[in-house]
Amino acid sequence: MTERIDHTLRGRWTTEQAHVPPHALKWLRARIGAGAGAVTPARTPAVPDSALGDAARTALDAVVGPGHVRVDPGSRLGRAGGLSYLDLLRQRGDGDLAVPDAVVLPGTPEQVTEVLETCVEHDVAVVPFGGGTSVVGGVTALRGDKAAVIALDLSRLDRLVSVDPVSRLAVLQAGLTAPEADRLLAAHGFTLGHVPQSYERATVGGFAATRSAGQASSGYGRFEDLVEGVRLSTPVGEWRLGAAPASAAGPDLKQLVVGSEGAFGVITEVGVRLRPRPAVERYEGFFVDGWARGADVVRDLAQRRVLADVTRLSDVDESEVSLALAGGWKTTALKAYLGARGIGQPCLLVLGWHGRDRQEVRRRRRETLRGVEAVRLGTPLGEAWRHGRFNGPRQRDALVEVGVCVETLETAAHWSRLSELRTAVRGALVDALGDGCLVMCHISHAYETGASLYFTVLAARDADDPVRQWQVAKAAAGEAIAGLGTITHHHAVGTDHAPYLEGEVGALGVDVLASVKRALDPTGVLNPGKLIPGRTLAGGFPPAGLASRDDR
Ligand SMILES: Cc1cc2nc3c(=O)[nH]c(=O)nc-3n(C[C@H](O)[C@H](O)[C@H](O)COP(=O)(O)OP(=O)(O)OC[C@H]3O[C@@H](n4cnc5c(N)ncnc54)[C@H](O)[C@@H]3O)c2cc1C
Repeated sequence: MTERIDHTLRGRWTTEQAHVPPHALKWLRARIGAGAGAVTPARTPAVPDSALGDAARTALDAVVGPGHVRVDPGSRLGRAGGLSYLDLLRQRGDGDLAVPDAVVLPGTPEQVTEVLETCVEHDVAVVPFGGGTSVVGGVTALRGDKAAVIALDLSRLDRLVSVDPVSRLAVLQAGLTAPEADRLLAAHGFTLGHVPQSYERATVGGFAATRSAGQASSGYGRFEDLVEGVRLSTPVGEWRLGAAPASAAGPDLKQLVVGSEGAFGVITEVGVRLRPRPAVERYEGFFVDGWARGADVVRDLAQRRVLADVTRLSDVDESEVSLALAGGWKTTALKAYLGARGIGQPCLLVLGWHGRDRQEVRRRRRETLRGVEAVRLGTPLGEAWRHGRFNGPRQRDALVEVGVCVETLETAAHWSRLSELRTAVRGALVDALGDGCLVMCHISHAYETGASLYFTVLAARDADDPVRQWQVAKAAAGEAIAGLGTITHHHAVGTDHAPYLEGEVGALGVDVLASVKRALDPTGVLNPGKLIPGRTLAGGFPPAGLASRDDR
């Protein structure tokens, strides 16, 4: 049975700017030699018959009600994996696509707990599915050693449960997307301030489950900084955490749930810290001379504690591409101008401040810019960045269609090793993909002790084995990162980073995670193959099959 994937089943990027403009394609063709047009047309992936048994289906139906257990091929394909480049290839027919046996849509937290109990009883694996924007295999429908696997679609958990304006807190249900959450909070004068590039589609539960970081995280904090409490459904019952703003009652167990990627339980509600909606936002563009100088500027801002809410430094390649793709900017004239101002290696620095009024923004801007040596291009460049900041995901699908290998990866390190890390990852990617590829990098999350590095890779797609082409490049980057930085600053572990986790947290760290999983999910129904690397530990965990990424 085959059916074309209908992305509307799980939301889509808005269609605005979804195409790659002809001037950008021409530029890309000249730069990396891809996008010439002749590429293998997408093939519709096969949808196997559902392995969900009648008894399990009837029991799930009884929990969530009629129409909320779906086994039609379109619904199942619509939740078959996330949005990594490899996911996009699989959805086009390259490589094996793991399709869930059913999609189950609970309407309340209580139903989520009942669904988990039912799945334990009927030997069914459960993949929590928020916006499905995982780029690390987090929602790949692996069944482990179970008889079947369902995608647990949380989109019906879409309520603002409560607002406490005095404490600046709200409780949001996990299936709310970021725009929906912001719209509901705006009615009370608040915002989350969480703006990842996947803003349009990703959900509150997904943010908490992956320790997400947004573009304004320098000002508002990473998502784990915004989490005041969580409500978690597990196969052994419900767990609520977060009774007070701070506590010395042992280790912070809430942080065990934040980042647990659906492997410990299903987050049904999140208590979030709120900020008043800013009345004024100001974005400006600057150029600094060279990456090393730019990184020094950002470090100084972080260590003086005067970072703008959005602080983003692009390397020379990314700056060039941003300008080339933005059109309107006369890049040759701009380069000449910057050269005359002593900027031979232009690196774009975008700074954005939010505040309750102009005076506040003006004061913060002054504090940030004190002593910063940069050429100021003003608000048009900053606003151009803001206007186009969600275009990447929309255009990525279009680039894949014209034969481009396009993917991102991210890491973070302490300031003293950041440049070494950037050089190592860049070198590994170029070695793996060939000189023609384009590797761009930016810092978008800065801390007093270090920063994240976010790489975007564009290369001509290997027509024979595009899946292996990227796997080889990703493995090379992973090796370059080992010992210098983290395997992931905000994309999480999923299946793709699981093999690297032990290298980062140690064998003992993996044992601790496995013990927590054993306590909360003794039969291993929750998100097989994610977060915890597959290896058999004393005590029999993980169950056979969890270890195998191909065991579907
Ligand atoms: C184009 C693009 C840009 C991106 N930009 C950013 C960015 O700027 N910053 C960033 O942090 N990330 C980014 N991401 C990655 C992704 O959007 C984040 O990981 C996001 O937090 C995932 O949210 P989601 O609702 O889509 O979760 P999903 O993709 O549905 O799930 C992610 C993981 O969390 C689990 N999960 C989901 N919901 C729950 C729940 N309620 N309870 C328990 N487990 C759950 C899933 O099983 C899975 O393991 C980007 C992704 C794309 C495709």
